[in-house]
Amino acid sequence: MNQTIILDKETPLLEVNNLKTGFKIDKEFHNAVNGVSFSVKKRQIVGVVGESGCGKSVMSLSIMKLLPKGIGQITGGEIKFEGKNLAKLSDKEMNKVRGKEISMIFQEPMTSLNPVFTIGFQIEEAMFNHMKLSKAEARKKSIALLKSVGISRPDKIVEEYPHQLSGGMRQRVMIAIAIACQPKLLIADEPTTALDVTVQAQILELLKDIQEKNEMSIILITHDLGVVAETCDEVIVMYAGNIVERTNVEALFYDPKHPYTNLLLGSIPKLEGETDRLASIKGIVPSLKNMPAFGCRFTDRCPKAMEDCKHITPQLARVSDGHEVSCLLYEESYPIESVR
Ligand SMILES: Nc1ncnc2c1ncn2[C@@H]1O[C@H](COP(=O)(O)OP(=O)(O)OP(=O)(O)O)[C@@H](O)[C@H]1O
Repeated sequence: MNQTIILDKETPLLEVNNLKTGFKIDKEFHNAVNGVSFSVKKRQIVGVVGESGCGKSVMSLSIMKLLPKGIGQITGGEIKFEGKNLAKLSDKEMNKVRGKEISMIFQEPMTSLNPVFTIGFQIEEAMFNHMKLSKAEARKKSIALLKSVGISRPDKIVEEYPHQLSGGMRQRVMIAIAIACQPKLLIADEPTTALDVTVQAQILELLKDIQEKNEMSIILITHDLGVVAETCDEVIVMYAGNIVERTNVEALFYDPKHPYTNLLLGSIPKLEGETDRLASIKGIVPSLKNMPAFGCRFTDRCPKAMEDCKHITPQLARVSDGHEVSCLLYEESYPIESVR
């Protein structure tokens, strides 16, 4: 039965509940996303930060249901988009959502664009998947789209191939493809990392413009806390497959709680002219096979770790309105004040 779900203002566009995604390694499943819950409201930009290997990309590939077949699998939880649980959709049903309702852009557009097809062909292909248009209408629309993402001489560029464009222009093309069908949610996985600083700023500005114009929501995955400060409304901090802190941007920078968040913020280079890209924190994110089965996964690297952290698994809990932390130091039932 076809059900129409009407969203009221408060209903999140996306609601992820206890999502678990695992990879089969030596015949066993290991969770790269380990019970993650968060929501994205309409028109909201939610940043996802954390070091390499924390599960940011696996989480977004799970939402898109683009996990490598036979290797990666959603093993639990819900991904409710406009009330519909994407985790339960068939490939065929998901094809109607992908590109139309939810789109994704990746770090390196050269690997996402097909080198043997023209830019116009690739934008129009995205449109033909979801819209009924004549070739002439699609061409007109792709020229307009290229113009809207700030590409000059769009009528010439539609005839060109990806290798003829600069990195910044290719990323603009990727954005044009992603927004061709006016999706409600865009997932941008490190969209500016491969670009130089000036172009990065232009692309972020463009994303913000489009987000406002199209009333779109964005999940922005980034290593760059400067990008978060400039762009996001809310932030999720991930560590080893878990959300360790979730808050608004102001609180992330002015009132961070989790020791991991504090270290990430402390690792922003202070020299003028440097970017805010994360520098290293002592130690490494455990690999999937070496994930501790109990306790906080950050214990080994945490400057505030206590004996109990090895044994008691912390839960994401509210510390103030809209601010949640997963750390024993902030669990009300845990009898400690002085080390916070
Ligand atoms: N295809 C795969 N097979 C097995 N393990 C994988 C696969 N893809 C990712 N992983 C593992 O899942 C974990 C999370 O990886 P993920 O790529 O989501 O991290 P990330 O936070 O996005 O890092 P980065 O910023 O480097 O992209 C890592 O331990 C990674 O090795």
